[in-house]
Amino acid sequence: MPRIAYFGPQGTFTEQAARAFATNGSDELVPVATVPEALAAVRAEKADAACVPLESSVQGSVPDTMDGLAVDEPLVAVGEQVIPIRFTVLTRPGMARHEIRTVASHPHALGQVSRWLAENLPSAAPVAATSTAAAAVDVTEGRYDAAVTAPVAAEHYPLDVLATDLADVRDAVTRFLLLRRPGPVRPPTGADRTSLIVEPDSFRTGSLAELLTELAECGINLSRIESRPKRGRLGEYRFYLDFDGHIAERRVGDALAALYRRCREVRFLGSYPNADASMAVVPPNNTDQAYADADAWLDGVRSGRSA
Ligand SMILES: O=C(O)C(=O)Cc1ccccc1
Repeated sequence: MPRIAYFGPQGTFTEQAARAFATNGSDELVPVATVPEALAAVRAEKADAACVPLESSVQGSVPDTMDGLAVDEPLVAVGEQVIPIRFTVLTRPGMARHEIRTVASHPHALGQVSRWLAENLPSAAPVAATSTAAAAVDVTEGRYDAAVTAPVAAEHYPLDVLATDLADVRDAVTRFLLLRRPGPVRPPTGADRTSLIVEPDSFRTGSLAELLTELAECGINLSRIESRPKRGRLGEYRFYLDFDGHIAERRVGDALAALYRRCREVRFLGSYPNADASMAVVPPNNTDQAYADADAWLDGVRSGRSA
């Protein structure tokens, strides 16, 4: 039975994403306490896959996921889910609004309802918890008075519902990845995304521009670029790239090979169907056919059949 470790405990938004990934009725969803534990479970072959949050449209990247993907044994994404995010506030049973002194949640959740908290629970101190559902556990066990959670947490924990459907930013979404140990890459769907981490071989003038130019010349549309410090020294960064396309395509293969020649390290994070099923737009001179025609012409010139 395939096991999917997810950033839990029960009732997180990540569980919702893991359920969306678990199309196979026999998948077993296993909650773990932190993102690093979810990744470690897959690396240690205690789980077949890990479901973790990657980025929020409001709060940006999830640092634990970004850093956990860059080090240790490589993992590759085989799918993504983009989930709309609305929050519920749960309190200890019977607690009146004016008695609430502490409100716990994942920092991304607290950041996404800060206006609501300031207006509705002005005397409650926000407290960071490992996840939204970990905050619900904290409230259930009496450590804090209220928790900002996913709607589904109300079904798992014996708490009162103070408010539902909250979001300072309407239409907020979070993107989740399903990660596995590397294996043969699944064939392209035409609506694929490829993710990479690259470390330029030097940080001289123009080195990032050169990498981006390689992508542009291969007709590749970048959908995200982000840098994270390497932690050891200021001034040294890894770049996280997402772009439209699949490693099986010639233009993508050529771009990856060009980055490999220019970088200290290229870590392939997967080619997988994008969540909105939007088909890649491939410039006419970067189709597989265009490359095949050029190869045939070059062979002809080299062999003296044509000039
Ligand atoms: O804590 C959770 O429920 C998570 O899955 C992480 C998260 C937190 C806030 C918004 C989206 C995801």
